[in-house]
Amino acid sequence: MHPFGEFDGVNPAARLQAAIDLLDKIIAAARDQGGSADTIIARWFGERRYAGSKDRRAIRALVYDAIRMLGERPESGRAAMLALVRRQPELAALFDGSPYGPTSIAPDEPVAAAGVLPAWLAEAFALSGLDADEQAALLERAPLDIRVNTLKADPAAIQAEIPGAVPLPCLSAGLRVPSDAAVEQLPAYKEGRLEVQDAGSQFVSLAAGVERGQHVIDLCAGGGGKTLALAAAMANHGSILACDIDRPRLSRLMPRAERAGVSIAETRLLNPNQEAAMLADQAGRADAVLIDAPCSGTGTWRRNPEARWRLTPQRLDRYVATQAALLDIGADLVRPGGVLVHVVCSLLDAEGAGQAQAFLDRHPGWSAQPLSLGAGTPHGPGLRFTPLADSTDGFFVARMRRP
Ligand SMILES: C[S@@+](CC[C@H](N)C(=O)[O-])C[C@H]1O[C@@H](n2cnc3c(N)ncnc32)[C@H](O)[C@@H]1O
Repeated sequence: MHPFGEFDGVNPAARLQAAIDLLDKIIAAARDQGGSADTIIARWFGERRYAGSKDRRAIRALVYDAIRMLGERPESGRAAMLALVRRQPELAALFDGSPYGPTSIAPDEPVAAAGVLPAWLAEAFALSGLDADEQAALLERAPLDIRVNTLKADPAAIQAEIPGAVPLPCLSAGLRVPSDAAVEQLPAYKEGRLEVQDAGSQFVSLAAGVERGQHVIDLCAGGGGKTLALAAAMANHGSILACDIDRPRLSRLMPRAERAGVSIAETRLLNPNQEAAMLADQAGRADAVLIDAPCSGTGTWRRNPEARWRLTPQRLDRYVATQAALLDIGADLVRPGGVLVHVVCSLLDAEGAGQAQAFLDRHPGWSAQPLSLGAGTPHGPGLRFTPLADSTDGFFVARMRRP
């Protein structure tokens, strides 16, 4: 007998215990720099094919409700779930010791403390000008946004294909679609007429201000989400050199480019600490260099709320140092009069406005260009997007011009 199959929709105590077990795994992974909550949940269900769709949805909701309400990494899945019980008291009755269910609650059991942020980040958030409302908005559920690939499709036509899709303000190719739209199953997705891309990512790609015919370097291209947006902005004319140090990620780029009808991108896998040498042929050549830098991801907690349990002061310091090094490497690739675009999906000034300002201080003659995208708030030498103010993931972008 297994705990879920015949209980689909019926055994809430077994679901609760399953959520506790999953939380234990997610907590351990956050501590040991293991996989994301999404990956752990997907793998767990992959091994339990008997779990029905209602079970999956209910267990997932319990896990994420608990993660969202806990700023600090909890001691255990059970302590996390007991915190959720305080907010959803009806769950208490399910701690009944039934087969597959959690044992009953002892009076002195540890209960994780509710909160938004880990305590060590509170000051950095305050110094970055993020009040309690901004912080709370970082943990709301993210909407589902798409970018219509204007190389292949007309936004109005795609809107007509997806019931409930609405245009995103100030993004001519952006649509917000119902969160259950299953866009990846649509022919339009399979045929490369749309990409799943948060509005914030779309805005920062536009902030690069690239034009047809230019030579662009996307230094941290990953799987190419922004490379494809840049190619669309360039109407597939010019050239984009997409680089990364992560082979599996970068290897996803060319198949995506092909699907999207992008023919101007080529990839270059870099070795860590040899980036400048491996890009020596590009020195002073690029009209624009985009650095979508590795960062703490504080702006994407809506999607990975457990990421705040993973971050440590040491990791944050490492991100800041890597970003500074990448900016300096990128600067050497920009032609005189060209631009260097610094992007992070973080709201911490150490990674965003402070990092861009430090670059400007190190590179006399370079200047921040004003950005006017109809969204975002000017912040230091760039623009900041937040879930609260802009209904996007949190981003910082600065566009800096070489003299
Ligand atoms: C924020 S992600 C990029 C996301 C991507 N631009 C997109 O839109 O899908 C940051 C990327 O930087 C890469 N990275 C980290 N260190 C790097 C380095 N030294 N040189 C180049 N890329 C690096 C990571 O592998 C990761 O793919």
